[in-house]
Amino acid sequence: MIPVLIVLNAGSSSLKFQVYDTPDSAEPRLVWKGLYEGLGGAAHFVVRHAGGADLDERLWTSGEEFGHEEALIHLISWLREHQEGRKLAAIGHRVVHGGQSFSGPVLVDDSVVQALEALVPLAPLHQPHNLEPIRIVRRRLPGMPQVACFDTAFHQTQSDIATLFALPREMRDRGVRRYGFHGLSYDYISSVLKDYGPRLAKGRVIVAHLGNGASLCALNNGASVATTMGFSALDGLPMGTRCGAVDAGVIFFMLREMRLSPEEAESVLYKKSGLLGVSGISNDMRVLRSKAATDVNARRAIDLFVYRITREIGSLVAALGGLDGLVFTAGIGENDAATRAEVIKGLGWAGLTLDEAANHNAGPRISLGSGPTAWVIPTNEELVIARQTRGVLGDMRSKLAS
Ligand SMILES: Nc1ncnc2c1ncn2[C@@H]1O[C@H](COP(=O)(O)OP(=O)(O)O)[C@@H](O)[C@H]1O
Ligand SMILES: CC(=O)OP(=O)(O)O
Ligand SMILES: [Mg+2]
Repeated sequence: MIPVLIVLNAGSSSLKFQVYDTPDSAEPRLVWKGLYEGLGGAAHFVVRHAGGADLDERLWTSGEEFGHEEALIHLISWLREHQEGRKLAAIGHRVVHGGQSFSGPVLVDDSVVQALEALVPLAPLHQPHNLEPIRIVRRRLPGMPQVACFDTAFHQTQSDIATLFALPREMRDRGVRRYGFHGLSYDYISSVLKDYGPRLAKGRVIVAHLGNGASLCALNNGASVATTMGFSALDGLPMGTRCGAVDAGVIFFMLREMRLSPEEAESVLYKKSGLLGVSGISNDMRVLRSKAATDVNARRAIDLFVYRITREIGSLVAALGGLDGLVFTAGIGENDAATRAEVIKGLGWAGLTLDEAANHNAGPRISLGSGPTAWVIPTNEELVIARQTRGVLGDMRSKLAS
């Protein structure tokens, strides 16, 4: 029997999964990947082979009760039907916030679940959904080893100063500090830089993770030295629906003058801002690009996004003391050539020159000349979760329950 592990990345209405063979100490090997979307409504399940070919699909009607729990039960039984010669040995989870306690991946037990629940207020858009499948598996498959892998952990290498807010000391003691996120993605990019050039792996590199959530990370010799997200996943760049950095005074104005409740203010900042809030149209870059030529608000949302990315890159170049490479990744970074071009055009002062043709073809190298290089590198957060899960558990064969 080949031991397999499932990697889960749970969102509010979706559950993304990947299934990996982990026969020995070699790199985990992707077998299937898929997702459930529309959970709680009309759910949809799709699964593909590692190479991308469709394998199976199913739709549920909105009348059927089909949420995260039903999705997980369905996935386990789907696996049993298709897993010939394989057996489920463990589950690895993406958990956005690891707080002060977790500096690396951890085997889940009662006390870990409790500690992770205490972090829900710091990542209200993500953490409750990340924890739900962990609880379901504990209830439905007791004894199944589960490993929590954190978006915050990769940033542990940052200096004390880089993580400090200029707030009273007792607040730091309560855990009010910059943590940083998207660490699973940055870990992956850091691990593959050597395949793109030795100067990158050892050098000063800024990674732009531009998806629905967006942040930048400054890497020196592959380790995180600074990042744009802070205490929560709200800080830094504008995102699909999140505001990014705003003056804290705005929040008092919302509470006092606009008389919003804390929950209403939170909902504005997390769910109604960013590309969606500025454009009034959509959080999706594809939609905004299709309207940008004719709709002034779509154009402004994109312009602000690009302007903030370019400015924050300048800040991270200062934190690094120079720049050897810039990497674009995640949904927008990997697919939107126009955003990459606009950002690079704003960075001529840093010595970057766009290679238009290469950018059109998604690189991987999209810069010309002998200055810093720019790249498109697809991220793979799930592979990092698979690596970390196996790293925590050791020999996977011993995890196969009889
Ligand atoms: N072909 C594309 N062109 C431009 N933007 C795209 C394209 N595909 C995806 N995107 C953008 O990427 C976003 C999703 O990014 P992704 O990294 O998958 O986010 P998440 O993992 O947070 O759901 C979409 O909301 C959209 O803005
Ligand atoms: C931390 C974070 O913002 O994650 P996502 O991009 O998946 O929303
Ligand atoms: Mg993402």
